[in-house]
Amino acid sequence: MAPTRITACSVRDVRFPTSLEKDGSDAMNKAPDYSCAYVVFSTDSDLQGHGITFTVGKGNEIVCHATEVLSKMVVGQELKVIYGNFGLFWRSLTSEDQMRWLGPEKGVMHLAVAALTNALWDLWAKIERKPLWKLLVDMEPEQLVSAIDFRYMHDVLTPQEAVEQELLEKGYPCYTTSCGWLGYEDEKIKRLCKEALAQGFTRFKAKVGADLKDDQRRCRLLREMIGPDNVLMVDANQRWEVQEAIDWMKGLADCNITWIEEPTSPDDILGHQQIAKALKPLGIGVATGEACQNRIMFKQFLAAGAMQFCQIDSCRLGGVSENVAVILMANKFGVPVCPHGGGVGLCELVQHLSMFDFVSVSGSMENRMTEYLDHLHQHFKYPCVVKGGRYTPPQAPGYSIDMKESSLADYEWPKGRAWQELIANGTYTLD
Ligand SMILES: C[C@H](O)[C@@H](O)CC(=O)C(=O)O
Ligand SMILES: [Mg+2]
Repeated sequence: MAPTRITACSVRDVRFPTSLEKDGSDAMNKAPDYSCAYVVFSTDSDLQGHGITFTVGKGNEIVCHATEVLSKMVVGQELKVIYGNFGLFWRSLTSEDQMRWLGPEKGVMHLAVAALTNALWDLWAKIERKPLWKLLVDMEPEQLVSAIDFRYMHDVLTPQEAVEQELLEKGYPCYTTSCGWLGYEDEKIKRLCKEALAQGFTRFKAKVGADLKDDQRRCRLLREMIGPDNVLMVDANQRWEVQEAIDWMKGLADCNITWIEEPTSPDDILGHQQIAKALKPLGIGVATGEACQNRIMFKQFLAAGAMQFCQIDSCRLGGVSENVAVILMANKFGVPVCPHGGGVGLCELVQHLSMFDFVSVSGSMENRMTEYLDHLHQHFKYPCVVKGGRYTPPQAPGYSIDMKESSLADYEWPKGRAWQELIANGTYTLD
């Protein structure tokens, strides 16, 4: 029987102790524990919708609570109401009278919107028995457009323009961040570079921003390992002031850097614009977006020439609908979309968005690549598959987000088996 209604929602606090190996470490997040609010919507059939939003460590508790509160607006709803005009339904979640004040459309509430609407998109794709990217690609243009809230975007993009897109199908290029976490020793960087090259990666990203001399040594090491022709990007995770970013990057320019990611505050549009202008003669672009709050902020970054690479995030924005909106807008501005994948489950999700972008929107892979990290994929039922430095189009119905029951049992905070062991041996405390 096809589902007709959402009957219940569960939200679980799932965390992984990634800080123990310094996986995910950068100049601002020195010891992150990759975590997510894990949502399961039950229906009046066997089908369920699974969704996540990504956070780091203790804050996950707050995100889970926000998600639970907001989920009450979804439970009991008929699917024909939700999917009949998904854009409108999305707007009802972001604009709820008593909670809108907490955002609007940013921060914890928006992370909660992402978890819930990612689960609804996953359910939709499962109902249609398609992987999410194929669901999006196969949609009638009018239906796709009705799934997006165009509010505050009409000055740069109207629904009519969004339908003029090209259709193609192919695997998608990616880059790896896994060789260049800030907390890794040189020997580990060398070993990981060799392994990544052997696997066919040609694009690499390193973390920078803590110490210039150290960055110069590490970037030169990376450049030496990957050779002169492969692509190297760096990521400062919001560490610098504007002028500091410009000066620092001049000090790394000999390493032939394609982009500097998040050089300064993710809210500083004019600062990014200034950095982009100063670094253009060095051939270095500015990439940002993983902490960009919503489509309205993206609009301004794009219009101001403040981002040369647009890094959408499947969980920071309000789920698939808002990501599709930003993909369409970036296309209008001729800025390549290179999604952020640094976090648990984000690679599984963003691959779908990149494939939709290629098939239905940009029709181009030039200057485009999706982030790939070699962490935590073993916890997913349908992990992303990367071969020869490219994502292979997923085939399982849904948004690739279902986690294995065993992983949920092990890593749900704090009762999961893995956490109980770490708490018992004193590695972690409950506070
Ligand atoms: C804390 C995360 O690992 C962050 O460093 C990820 C990131 O910035 C990226 O992948 O890009
Ligand atoms: Mg980053």
